[in-house]
Amino acid sequence: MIREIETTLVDVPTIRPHKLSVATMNTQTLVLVRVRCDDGIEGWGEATTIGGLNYGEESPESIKANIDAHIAPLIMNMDASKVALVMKKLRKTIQGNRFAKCAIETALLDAQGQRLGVPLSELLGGRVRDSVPVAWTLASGDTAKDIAEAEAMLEKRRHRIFKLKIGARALQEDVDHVLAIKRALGDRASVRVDVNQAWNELDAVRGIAQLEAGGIDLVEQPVRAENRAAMRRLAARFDVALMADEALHGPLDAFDIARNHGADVFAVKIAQSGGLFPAKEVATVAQLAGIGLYGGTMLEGGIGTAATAHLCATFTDLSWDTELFGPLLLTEEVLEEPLVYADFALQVPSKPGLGVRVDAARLRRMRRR
Ligand SMILES: O=C(O)C[C@H]1C=CC(=O)O1
Ligand SMILES: [Mn+2]
Repeated sequence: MIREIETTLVDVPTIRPHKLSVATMNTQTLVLVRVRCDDGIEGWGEATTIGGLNYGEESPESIKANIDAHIAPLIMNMDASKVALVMKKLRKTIQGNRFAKCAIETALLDAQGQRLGVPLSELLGGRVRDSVPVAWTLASGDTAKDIAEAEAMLEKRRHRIFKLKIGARALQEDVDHVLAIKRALGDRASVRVDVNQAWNELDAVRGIAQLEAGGIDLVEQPVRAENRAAMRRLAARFDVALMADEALHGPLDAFDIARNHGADVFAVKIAQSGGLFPAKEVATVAQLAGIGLYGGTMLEGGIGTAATAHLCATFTDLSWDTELFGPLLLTEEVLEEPLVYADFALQVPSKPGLGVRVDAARLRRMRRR
């Protein structure tokens, strides 16, 4: 039985300012959920988002408030081993709140995996790989600094895929910045951009034409999420891969975008999808439609990152890799043993459940009071 659900906010400084078109992050607020069951097992989940309300419509504080006041009482004392039944009740009764639902589902599956002695990836269909390639986001805002950061990552064999956050500055300034980085790195790295919805369609046409000619491999969410018609026209117009991110809020969006040829690649995000199983459905729709898969992040810490890694480990085709670097952007670790990054990839934990252990003492010290 579910006996206790505890939600914790943890403010963690980032290793450097992280500049997106929608916000500059100097701290990340982790939203962590612990579910205690009466068989003594506890599971963890994460509902971390980006930039308060700058990125999405759920804030860390609203996620915590809604779990504490509405979600926890609804599912308290339900059979913790019947994860699908608990989630059915939650999804039927509570509208929206995809991040909160994801954290609860993750925690229940973490507990269930421990109960059954299997890693989470096995509960999600079974893993076909033990590690996932990981991109790094260059987002200092300074071209020379970004190049130096990329060189250091290549040298350390930590990343050879770089995503550049653009859209905050004038179009040509952004394009020149990206192309300078691509010229410096050449064929040693895959360079991609994320515009985070900042361009109108005409900007996008002008920007993408230059990025494509300059050897950029992928353009993520160049226009507003709602502007699906523009995404469709851009996908048809250009050869460079176009990825949907903010436009994807779960399986129904995935189905609609796939049906209308509105993207070449999907950024699969577990919280944005409303949980691990809905995210798996997003991926299934993509695969059925011939759309490529990419494991996305909301810059979560070790718990959410491990959860996504388990899911991505089940995709037969993960042709666009992942960006599961969240913990590496943070100055403090919440896990007892940090996740292992080596040879340009993240190792998917292999112990039961999420396969990670939270450092409870450190969390007590770090949590927001
Ligand atoms: O993809 C996003 O829009 C959000 C996020 C992922 C990596 C990063 O730097 O920001
Ligand atoms: Mn994105």
